[in-house]
Order: sequence, then C-alpha cells, then structure tokens
Amino acid sequence: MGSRLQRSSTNEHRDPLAAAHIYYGDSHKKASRVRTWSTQVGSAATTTNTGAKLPTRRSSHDEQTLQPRRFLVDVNKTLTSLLSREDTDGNCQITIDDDGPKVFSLGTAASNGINKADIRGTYMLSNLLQELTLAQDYGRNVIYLDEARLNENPVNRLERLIRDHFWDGLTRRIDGSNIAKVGRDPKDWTSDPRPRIYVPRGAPEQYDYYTRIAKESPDMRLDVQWLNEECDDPAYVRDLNAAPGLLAVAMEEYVDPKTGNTDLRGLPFVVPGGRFNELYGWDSYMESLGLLINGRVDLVKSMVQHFCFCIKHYGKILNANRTYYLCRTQPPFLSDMALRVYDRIKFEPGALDFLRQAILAAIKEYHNIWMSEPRYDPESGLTRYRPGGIGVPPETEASHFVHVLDPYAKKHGMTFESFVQAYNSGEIKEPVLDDYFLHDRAVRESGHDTSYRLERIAASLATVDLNALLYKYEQDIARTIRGHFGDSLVIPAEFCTKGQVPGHVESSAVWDRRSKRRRALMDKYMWDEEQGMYFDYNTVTKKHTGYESATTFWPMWSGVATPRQAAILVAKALPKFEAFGGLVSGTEKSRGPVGLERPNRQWDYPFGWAPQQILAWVGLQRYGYEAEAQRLAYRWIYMICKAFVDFNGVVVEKYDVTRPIDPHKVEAEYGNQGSDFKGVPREGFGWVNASYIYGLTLINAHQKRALGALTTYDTFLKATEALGL
Ligand SMILES: OC[C@H]1O[C@H](O[C@H]2O[C@H](CO)[C@@H](O)[C@H](O)[C@H]2O)[C@H](O)[C@@H](O)[C@@H]1O
Ligand SMILES: [Ca+2]
Repeated sequence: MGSRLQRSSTNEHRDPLAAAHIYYGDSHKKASRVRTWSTQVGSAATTTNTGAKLPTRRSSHDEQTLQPRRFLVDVNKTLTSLLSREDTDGNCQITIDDDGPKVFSLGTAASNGINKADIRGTYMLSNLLQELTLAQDYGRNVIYLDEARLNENPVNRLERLIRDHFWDGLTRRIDGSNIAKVGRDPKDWTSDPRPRIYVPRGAPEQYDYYTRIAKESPDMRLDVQWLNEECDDPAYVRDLNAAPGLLAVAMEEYVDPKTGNTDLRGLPFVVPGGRFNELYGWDSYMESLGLLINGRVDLVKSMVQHFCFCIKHYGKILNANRTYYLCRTQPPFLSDMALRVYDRIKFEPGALDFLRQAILAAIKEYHNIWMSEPRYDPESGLTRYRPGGIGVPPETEASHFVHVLDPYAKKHGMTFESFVQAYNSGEIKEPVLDDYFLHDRAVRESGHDTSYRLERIAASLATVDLNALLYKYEQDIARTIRGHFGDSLVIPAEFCTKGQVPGHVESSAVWDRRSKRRRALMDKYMWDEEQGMYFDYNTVTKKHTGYESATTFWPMWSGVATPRQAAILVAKALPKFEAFGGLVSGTEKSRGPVGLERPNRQWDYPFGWAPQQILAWVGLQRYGYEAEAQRLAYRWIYMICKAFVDFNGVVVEKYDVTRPIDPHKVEAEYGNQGSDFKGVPREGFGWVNASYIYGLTLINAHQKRALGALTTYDTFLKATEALGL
C-alpha cells in the first residue's frame, strides 16, 4: 500500500519551489489526506533525533540519488525536536550563533519515512525551520517536503521569498477589512492604544464609511474623527498627540460581488516593515523600484494615488500617514515614481489622466512645500528641510532625548515626564530647546534620522540630496509637459498655488529654466572642485559644511552633475565611501569619534542604507560607470545574502557595511527593524527587498552564480583576473 501511494505522490505535479500558499495550501492538503502512513512517519522521524526507541521496521540512511529527494515529515514533532536541538540560544531562529549539532535526520518520502537522510549546516537547518513554520501556518500535520526547498540557491531563494511572500506580507489596505491590523501602531505611547482614524473634511464619504464600520463592529473599538481644516497647525498637531491615529488615504468604489452593493475599499500600499506600519514617503518610492520589477505595477500605481490624495488633503506627501507626522514630509520622488508607472500602463485607458493628476500634484507640492518659506531660502535660492512643529517628537524611542532633556528637567527641579509635559504645553519656555527640536524635525523630514551631518543644524542646511531631487522634479515636469501634454498643461483650480488663477497654463520652458538655475546654484554653493564632491550648504554661516556624505552621489542620480563632475566624483569621492558591503552613509572622518557621550547615529559611518546604494547605482549607470555600479551592487547583494544564509533568512532595515560576519547587527538608536521574527521571516524590510531585486538586474549571470556560492567580491575579482576575464 505504501509503495502504491508513494508512486502516486511522486507523480503528483507540484512545483517544488512554489509559493507557500500553493505548496502547503489546499491542494497539498488533499494529497496528504489520502496517505495512511503519517503516524509511522512521525515516530520514525522523532526517534532518530530524540534518541527514543527505534521503530521495529529496519531503518537506514538513504543513499543520495540523482533523483530530487523528498521527505515525509510530521510537522509539529519535527519542529519541536529541531528547535530543541538546534536553536540553542532559544530565539526561534537557527543561526551561526547557535551551537547545536548542525545535523538533523528526516525520513525520506521514497521509503515512506523509514529511511533517513541528514540535513546539515545552518542554512539547510534554518530553511527546514522556516518551511515547517510555514506548513504549520497552513494547518499541515504531515507534509512532503522537497529537498530543493532546503538547499535552494540562496540568491534565488531570497529573490523568490521577496517576490512571493515579503511584498504580500508588507501590503496593507485601510478599510473595514483590516483597520484593526493597520491601525495598530507599535510606536503608540498612550495608555489605551486603539485603532483611530482621522478623516479630512474633503472626504466626507470616508467619514460616513468608517462611522458605519465602527458601528457594525463595536468590538474593534474604532474611533472615527474629523480632522481640522487647518490640519498642520503646529499647536493642533501637538494636541493630537493625546489621541494619535491614522490619517485616511485614498479609497476606491467597488461593487461587492456577494451583495451587488457599491462600497468603498482602501487602495493597497506597502509599508516599510518592523515598527513602521504605515504609508511612508520615500520608502514607498524605493519599494516601487523592486515592485515594478516583480510585476506589482498595481501597488506602485495606488501608492502614487495615495500621494496625490495626501497632497490634496494634507498639503504634502506625509512623512507617513499618522497624526504626529502631519507637519512634515520626506524626500520628494513623486515625479519619477509616476513616470515609471506611466511607462508600464501607457496603453491602458486612463493612463494619461493618471500621469496628469500626478504631475499636477507634484507641481503643487513643488510650489507650496519646497519653494515656499521657511523651506525655501530666498537668499541662496536653494531649499532646506524645515518642517513646523512644537515640542518633542512623540514617535521616537522613549530614551532618545534623555541626554538632551534631562539637564532641563534638573534645572527646573522636575521629573523627566513632568518637564516634557510642561515644555510641550508651552508652560515652560526654553528657546535653546526649541532650536534643538527645529533641527531635529528637519533631520526627520530629510529621512536621514539621525546623523551627525544634520544634528543641530539640519533646518539651516540646503542639502545636496534635497536640491538634487528638486532638480529631478524640474526636469521631469518639463519633460512631461513637453512630451505628453503638447507643452501646455492647464492648472485646474484645486491645483493652483498662491497667486495663480485657475486655468493658468504651464509650459516646459519655465521648468527648464528652474532646473538650469538650480544647477548653477548647486555648482556655486555646493560643488567643491578640489575635494571632488558636493557638500551641504549652510544658509546661516554661508559656507558648505564639508561633511562627507553618500548623498554626494545624488546629483548623478538626478542628472544635475555634468559628465566632468561625475568623473571627478567617481575618481575622488567613490573610494571614500566604498566598503565591504557597499557604500557607507558618511565617512568615518566626518562622523568623528563615537563613545558613551557621543553614541553612534544610524545614518552615519559605518552603516549603509538601501536608498543610498540604489541612487548611487542608478547615478553611476546614468553616466556610463557600469562596472562601478555592478561592483557596488555585488557587494551589497553579497552582504544581504550572507546574513540571510547565516541568520535564518534575516533581511533588515540597514546594515553595518564594514562588518562581514553579521552586518545586520546594528546597535544604534532603535536597533534594527526586520530581525525580530519567530521561525520564518515574513516581510524582510521594504526598501532592502527592493534594493535586492533591483540590484540583481545590474549584475551579470557570472556574478549571480558567484553570489549563489557566497563568493566575496574580492575573491570573485581575484578569480576573474586569474582567468583573464
Ligand atoms: O521613529 C523614529 C523615526 O522613524 C522613521 O525614520 C526611519 O524609518 C523610516 C521608515 O523606514 C525611514 O523613512 C527613515 O528614513 C528612517 O530614518 C520616521 O521616518 C521618522 O520620522 C521617525 O522619527
Ligand atoms: Ca537561535
């Protein structure tokens, strides 16, 4: 009987590397239900690894055959046994930090689970743990498990997990179906965290919708609130900190197939991951670069629609859609994101209108946010990160500002908490602290929170990054008006900015002039020919800062650098930033010494971030530095992949690019997001997922093979040089 079933099961068609919902989902369940030998398997599998009594039937180790091997596994027993033997530090992950035997026997499917084969080494054992955890999620008791899932080429495995699992794990919609999940805020500091949604006055249909949902499901405790018309008034935003909540984003009408009724449904978006469970500004752009490669145009398109909604109702693309972010935005990427989507949907109905709406929104944002004071500096003609706000940013880790605030609490003879309350409410005035937090908010708006490049001066800096991005806006808008709207774009009333009359027409020439002017200003204030780098310009001291930051490559991404400047950047600047795992955020020299009194900042040396890598690769390619882009992409992918292999599939927010063994172990500020999972990683981290997928498109087949064998870049280089390749 066993052999008959065994034959029928081996004939069963199932892709060994299918996504978990297919592999462990219903079809698999049906197949294993007809099997009668699951109990035998369970006892056989546990016996070998736990040292319990051997079964009466003779068991032996299967010889490795040329046939792809499959195992027959009792999920729960094997999982318990595997963790007790191999997860010696008890964190529900199998990593190189564990010192178990690193070998575990499984019963082979060919022998009906009687004969054993060994699973060896951290990578295969951790993959076994991951697969069993997934099987358990799908309610499986007994599974067939293809060895191909355990010894899969790691480069391919991570690519597959991102495509088939991580994006879905990070996707949210805000509507009745899941407001309980997306409403959850790991950063909520109040004593009664509950889902709460604020709806702007211009979206009454959403107010009615959420009010109905709240009534229909009282257990959810959904609190629905109107948002004030003046929604970014600093005192109002501060007061909302007593009852923080989500900010509504775009919804669409749809017909419920079950009832035939028309209802609202949230448009999907991708969150960064970890404690960041909302729609972010620049994370969304970075994520979109990977999503587009993975064919998820729908998701990127709807994130652009969310940004248009935000500009319309909140006046800006929000840092993220929570009340405590109402005053600030993040680095602007909307024009590029919309153009990339348009390129993919241009033959679909409504595509041109989609592009028109996005470009109109970008124009409005450009004028109202970036070219208006206080962000705009009329003296230099450049722009700064400089959001409004009052008091201490509530979303940070509680300990973040202790060193800054403690001396003031002592000075006033108050506890830390009561001082913060009195300072926030304005009862106590401390102008020096006001200044500190003005800069701190600017640091957060820049996305580079935090770094010694920006601390205590950010709001005074016209940064290279921001002005490079605005140059890109100016160029993209000019190109779009010319190329898609006959060089004449009518600005409807809702997109008009101060002083514009509805129906006003924009042509490309004015945008071209704006970009030329910005290039000239960046050359004048930021470009340092001798150093071969761009530096941030301090609008107060009227000097550039000299702080060496990887943002110096952003003018290559946006095209503001001339070919000559690009050549100088590659020759002089690149060597200062290139490390084992890619680009460091800033140089060690600029960061200065760190220690107890001056702790590491996460956006400084020795840390590397996905956006810095991606923008540098694209910039290098743009000016023809293919080999450099490939080399940097190789280093970054190698580092991610090595940590993925040795640490149970981990993919995190940022890496220490100088640390070859465990680059994901970053002890700075709030630690590292993405590392805290049990058994199996489900999300990775949004922009790192994207950088991995995008980076893989840069390297060649030879490099990809070398990466699959976990070959460091230096070894790869030596080998190729020796072969004269
Ligand atoms: O809670 C602390 C800070 O967290 C965010 O910043 C960091 O995560 C973001 C999401 O991945 C990312 O966009 C940013 O670059 C990171 O530094 C948040 O954006 C900050 O406003 C917040 O204070
Ligand atoms: Ca462990």
